[in-house]
Amino acid sequence: MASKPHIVIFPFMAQGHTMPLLDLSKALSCQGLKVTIITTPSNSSSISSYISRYSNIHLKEIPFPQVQELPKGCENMSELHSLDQLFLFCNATKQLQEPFEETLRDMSKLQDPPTCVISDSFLGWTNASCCNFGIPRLVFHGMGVFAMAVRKSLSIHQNHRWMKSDTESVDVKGVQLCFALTKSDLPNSLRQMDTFLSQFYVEAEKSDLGSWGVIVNSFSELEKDHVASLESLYGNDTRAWCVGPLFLYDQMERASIGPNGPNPYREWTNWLNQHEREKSVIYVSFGSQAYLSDNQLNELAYGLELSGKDYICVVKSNNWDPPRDIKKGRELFLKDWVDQKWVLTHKAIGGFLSHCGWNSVLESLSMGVPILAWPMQNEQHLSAKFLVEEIKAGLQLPTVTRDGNTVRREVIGEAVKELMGGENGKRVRDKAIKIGKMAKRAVQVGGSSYKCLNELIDQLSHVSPVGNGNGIFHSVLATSE
Ligand SMILES: O=c1ccn([C@@H]2O[C@H](COP(=O)(O)OP(=O)(O)O[C@H]3O[C@H](CO)[C@@H](O)[C@H](O)[C@H]3O)[C@@H](O)[C@H]2O)c(=O)[nH]1
Repeated sequence: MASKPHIVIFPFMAQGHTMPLLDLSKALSCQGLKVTIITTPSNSSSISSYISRYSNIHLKEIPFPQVQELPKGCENMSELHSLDQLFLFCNATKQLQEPFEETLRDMSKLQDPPTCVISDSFLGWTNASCCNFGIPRLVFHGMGVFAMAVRKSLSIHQNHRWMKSDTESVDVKGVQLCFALTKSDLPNSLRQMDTFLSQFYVEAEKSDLGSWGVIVNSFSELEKDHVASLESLYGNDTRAWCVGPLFLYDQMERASIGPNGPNPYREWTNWLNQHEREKSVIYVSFGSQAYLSDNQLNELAYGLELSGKDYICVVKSNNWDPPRDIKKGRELFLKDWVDQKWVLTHKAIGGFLSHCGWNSVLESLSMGVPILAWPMQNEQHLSAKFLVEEIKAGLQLPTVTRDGNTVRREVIGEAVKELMGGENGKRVRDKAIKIGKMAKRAVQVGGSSYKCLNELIDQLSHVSPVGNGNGIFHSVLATSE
């Protein structure tokens, strides 16, 4: 008889990777499933407060290895001194394999042993652990289907490898493109294959291919043409489960808690509340990892001023302050963590100047807010192209290059004006509003992502973990017919 699955979730320790998996945990728990999240001690308190209302979500801590070259006590990417330490950090996470397997062994003795593991693509070694234990692993990538399909195709076929020019079009086998992609649109990890970090990604990609399925934080209406491409690149009938936008499950919960829940209102809410005109403010933020030089921040501040629009700008640089001659009254600069999802729901917000991290793209579109794309690193150039050229829900900030040249204030000013008040801005806003409606429908009962999540649960309900006496168990995957 089918039983309720017990899902183990193992997020990578970085904001943009962890949050969607916590939202997925909540969504699974709302369907009556038991979820165990594995994390390290210093990440556990913020996770535990995020899931505190859910009695069937449990936390298991495993110790993070001490690595001398990393900042003392560092267990999260946000604690790195610079992205140059990223490889050391990623590499350190491989040492979590032993405690992870010990935890699986302990859990195998439970009455309800784990049915499957959902782990981040950066934790590629979890696939080998899952194979040893006979549990299916589902891999989670923080990015969208299109970016994932391009990455996957190029890492399999290597078509870009011998291209000399950055401006030449790349042939991306197995992925339908309605615009030209050049080598300069590709993530550095694909462009420079000989770094330690690229090698780390290559290893993770290999394990990725052996996964039983892929969890995708997107919804089929948004990326439908690319879902089949991604699945065929994985091969072996691997399914891409589009269950997003995952944050909307949490947003619905927050809305249902209402005024008696934790109060999200802060300084910025009061500031936004003073703006009675709808869609009159642009929100500016570059996620949790991007770094802008002081010179670029100055250009940004002057550019926003030149635009003549009101703006709320989140700056992750403790040493930078806005230039003194910026006129007061139209701006709000913030250095603290801002609850971005709430900012984007405010009726005064009419645009988002964003680095196009996938979470930001999804959050903005789901709220019907068009994006001015300023991609910086990772797969962000791919997502920006998809956003601007394919789904046409954003505009590209001109003169942005992969090497991070300084974008001048006049360029920023003009582009912000166009997004907020120009003809092109209106066109992409209308599209964003349409997509926002589709996104919300997707996660509601009967919507595409909701159905997909339930099909996944149904399939997992037919996994039968069987202990073999050594604390090791074998799962039998059967189809649900
Ligand atoms: O002040 C802030 C800043 C960020 N956020 C949230 O933090 C997340 C940021 O995620 P994202 O927009 O994806 O940016 P990054 O943090 O840069 O994300 C990394 O992870 C993403 C998912 O894998 C990739 O798409 C990006 O390229 C990679 O840089 C979002 O949920 C934001 O709402 C806040 O709430 N407040």
